[in-house]
Amino acid sequence: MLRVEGVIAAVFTPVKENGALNLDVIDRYVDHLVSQGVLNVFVGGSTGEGVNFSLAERKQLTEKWVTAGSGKLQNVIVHVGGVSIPDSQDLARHAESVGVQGIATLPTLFFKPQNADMVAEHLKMMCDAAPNTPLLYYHLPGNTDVNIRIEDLVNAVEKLGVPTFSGAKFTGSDLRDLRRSIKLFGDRYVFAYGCDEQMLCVLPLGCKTFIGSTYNYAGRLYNKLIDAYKNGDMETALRQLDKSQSLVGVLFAHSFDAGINKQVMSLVSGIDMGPPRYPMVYRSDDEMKQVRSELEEGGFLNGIY
Ligand SMILES: CC(=O)N[C@@H]([C@@H](O)[C@H](O)[C@H](O)CO)[C@@H](O)CC(=O)C(=O)O
Repeated sequence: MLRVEGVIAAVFTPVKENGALNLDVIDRYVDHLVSQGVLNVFVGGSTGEGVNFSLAERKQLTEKWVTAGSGKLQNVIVHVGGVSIPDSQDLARHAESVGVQGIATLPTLFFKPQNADMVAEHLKMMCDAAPNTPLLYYHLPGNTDVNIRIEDLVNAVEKLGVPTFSGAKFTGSDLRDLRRSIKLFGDRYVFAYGCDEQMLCVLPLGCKTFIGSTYNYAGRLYNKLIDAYKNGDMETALRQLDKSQSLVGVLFAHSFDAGINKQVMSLVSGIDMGPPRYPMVYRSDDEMKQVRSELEEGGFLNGIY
């Protein structure tokens, strides 16, 4: 059973200028997260460009996050999804063998499941490969075009029997589905919301767990938002949400993708994440100068969170 609340950083994958993994910076990366009160990571998801890396690289990455996070992080959750189930099972087995706290999978990305029963079947195969590791389904319909209602998925999973199933990372817009899932199954499973700039909209729905990219460099902003909400201080919570929306507004103004996000992480954290991989574009120095001045203007380089 995965018991995790608060923010989980969907971490970037640092590479060198030549594109090879840059595992050495991950120790500093962990300290950077911990200094913001971010104690959980989601490795190799969309922000981490997981599917852009080879199986060997994904395994090295998992091993590094587990060792670097030991004694510092609470949960290392690794995304193992992709196109082929045997490859994902291989990653899942490996992740379990090195002691991750959880794994997650997108639906199969080329031949896509048509209904909740098919997704449940996929999850069962992942459970067979890693029978002792909590498993999350990664719901990202905007990218995958697989739009299965999570309520239906949980029912299908319970009918089939997938003992490691632990919930879903919910990056969808159907908030009725999110609320119903929390209401019906929230005592047994985790439903982690994935739109950082909408965090305050789902706190009243009972959502307690959040996986996202901007927690990498603005963890304090969101931790303050959650605390304010818990203390009934809606004015502060809303102010924090406005800051989050201004922050992502800078990214949106520069054709948001995992590529520019990675470059913003390098700017804000001072840890070089290197370029994104094909097909994302490495933004020019001129564009990044502009991004830097917009972030400065918002106070996002000065820690005004
Ligand atoms: C589509 C996308 O990138 N979504 C992000 C958000 O954190 C997103 O970057 C943020 O809300 C800004 O829109 C996360 O849900 C992605 C994520 O958790 C992951 O990398 O797996």
